[in-house]
Amino acid sequence: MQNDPKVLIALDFNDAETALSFVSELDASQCRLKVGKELFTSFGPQFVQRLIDQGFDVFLDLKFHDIPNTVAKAVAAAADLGVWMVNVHAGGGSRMMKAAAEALKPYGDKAPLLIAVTMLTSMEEGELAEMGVTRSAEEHVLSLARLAQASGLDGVVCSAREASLLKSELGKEFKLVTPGIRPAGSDKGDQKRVMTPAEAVAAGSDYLVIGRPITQADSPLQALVAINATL
Ligand SMILES: O=c1ccn([C@@H]2O[C@H](COP(=O)(O)O)[C@@H](O)[C@H]2O)c(=O)[nH]1
Repeated sequence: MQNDPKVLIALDFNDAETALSFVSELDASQCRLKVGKELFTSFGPQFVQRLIDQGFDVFLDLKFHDIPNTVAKAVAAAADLGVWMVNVHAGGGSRMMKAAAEALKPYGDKAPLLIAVTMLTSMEEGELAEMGVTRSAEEHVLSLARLAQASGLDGVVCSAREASLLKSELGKEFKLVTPGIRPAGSDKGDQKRVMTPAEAVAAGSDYLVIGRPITQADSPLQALVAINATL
């Protein structure tokens, strides 16, 4: 039993029945759940509500990136839904992020954690140049994370490879949520900046987003239990 489970399972399923049957094997003391674009686009807020009603903390991973007014309304809608965490893209800039943070103030201690995506874990440093970014991945992530912190956000999504730098520069209260987690020997798929669960926690990750290594395992529950045992 954990008070603050670190593993956030990415429920990247294309049908609700499979997702719900997967969730029925889990216990909210072992993990939290992440709902992303695939599941949300097909099954929407009602699906998220079902997970919350079953006692799970839900990270709504829709990576809002739009004009400040639209993003502010979207994060408020996520707060109304009762999610535990919601995110925006740091690339939307400080006015957008500040508007999102401001929109959550009326919710007080019921507000979801608000975090910003820095650089997707599926990207490697060499890909930054095609977007006109000439600094290193670490410098890019740190700069966006600083902007998110200065805009009043609670943390960022980054790769665990940047976690120790971000913890030392931004302090231990600023939450680091790290996808791109791969237990030793597992398939990287499209992820590039990866670490094992234990390495990620040692580097300073607060929460580990893990999808396929658990959802595609022969025994997802065993995979989760094995990962939790290494943390
Ligand atoms: O930088 C990012 C931001 C979000 N994600 C999401 O996390 C999961 C990872 O799933 P795996 O199957 O463990 O690769 C997925 O839902 C992504 O949309 C990310 O990977 N990287």
